[in-house]
Amino acid sequence: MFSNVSPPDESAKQDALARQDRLTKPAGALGRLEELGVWVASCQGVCPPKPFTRPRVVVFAGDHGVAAHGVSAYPPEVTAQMVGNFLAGGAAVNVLAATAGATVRVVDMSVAADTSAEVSKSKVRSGSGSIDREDALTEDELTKALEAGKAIADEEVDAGADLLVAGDMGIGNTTPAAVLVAALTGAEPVAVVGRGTGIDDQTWMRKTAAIRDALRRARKVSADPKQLLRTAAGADIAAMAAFLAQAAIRKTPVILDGVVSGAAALVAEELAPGAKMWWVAGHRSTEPAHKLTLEQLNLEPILDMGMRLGEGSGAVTALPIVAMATRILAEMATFDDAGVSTATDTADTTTTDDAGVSTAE
Ligand SMILES: Cc1cc2ncn([C@H]3O[C@H](COP(=O)(O)O)[C@@H](O)[C@H]3O)c2cc1C
Ligand SMILES: O=C(O)c1cccnc1
Repeated sequence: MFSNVSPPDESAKQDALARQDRLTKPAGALGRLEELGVWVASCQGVCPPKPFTRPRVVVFAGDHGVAAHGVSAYPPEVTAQMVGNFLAGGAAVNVLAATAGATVRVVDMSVAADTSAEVSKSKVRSGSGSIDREDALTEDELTKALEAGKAIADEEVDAGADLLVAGDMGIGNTTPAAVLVAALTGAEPVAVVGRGTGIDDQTWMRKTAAIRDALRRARKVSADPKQLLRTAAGADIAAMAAFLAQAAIRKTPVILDGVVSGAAALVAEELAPGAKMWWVAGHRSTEPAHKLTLEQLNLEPILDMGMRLGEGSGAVTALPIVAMATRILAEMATFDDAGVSTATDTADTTTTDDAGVSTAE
């Protein structure tokens, strides 16, 4: 289903590294901005890199049966209500995206209510199974969800998207995210359970038990990424994993978001090994499972702002930094262009005294 992932372009990377050293700044002085610019150039296969023209967020919405068993601070109907809010432009990710120059699309993969025809074209079912006691999806539903995620990535890239973000919306979805992370990192339920939407201690205990029960089922299939999604994810997270894998196959850079996007990314890296070369981590969410995810993927988050929302919000908040890194590498003057002396020129303007210590003139 997924073809091989090619790595980002090595010669563009080498050109970018060399260009960073010719820009009018002390070598390395822009720190991680330099590294991000090099990454963008290598993803684009060209140096100088081009500023992003169509950064695109796709929010994958879906309900989770486990939400009926007291694992969230909010009721499941919020999922469908928030789909309306995304369409109206009132959600956090809409505002952040508008500020950062990105656009937002929402897709209903498995919301437990009817949504408009515009967003429900790829809908697989009404709410995924309650993973603590049953499979999230049937084989057929899994295939449909994976095909949809892949097709959505293709559609977006074909429509000109030059940077992608996968956002999540689904009450209860930090429970399957935690289960996926535990299944793929070997962590215990208490190490992955988080406060999600802000749950109290009673809810935390129920959530931890639900994660434990789901993990008992998930561990049996953890070596098979598709079966893991079918057993313990849901149509939304399965589609997100396929989207992230296909973005890499289509050589399109991705900014990852928080724990749900991260859990999907962990599975996507199994579906399409090497996909992570096309991703950067936008932020580190406060969810404990997200820290484990970033360690496993060996990704250093750009931001660490105490965010815990999902929707793609953390990724979009990091987008201006990635855009700045790109334009720095593309638009800064070189020492040659600006007639600024380079570090090696200082040898001409220093003298050495008897003790051999350099002094400035
Ligand atoms: C109004 C509202 C907007 C949201 N936007 C994202 N989430 C986030 O919180 C939920 C996951 O947390 P848990 O597993 O604790 O339910 C998901 O819907 C996720 O997208 C929201 C949650 C709420 C309540
Ligand atoms: O890290 C996330 O993406 C997250 C955290 C809490 C609730 N929803 C999403």
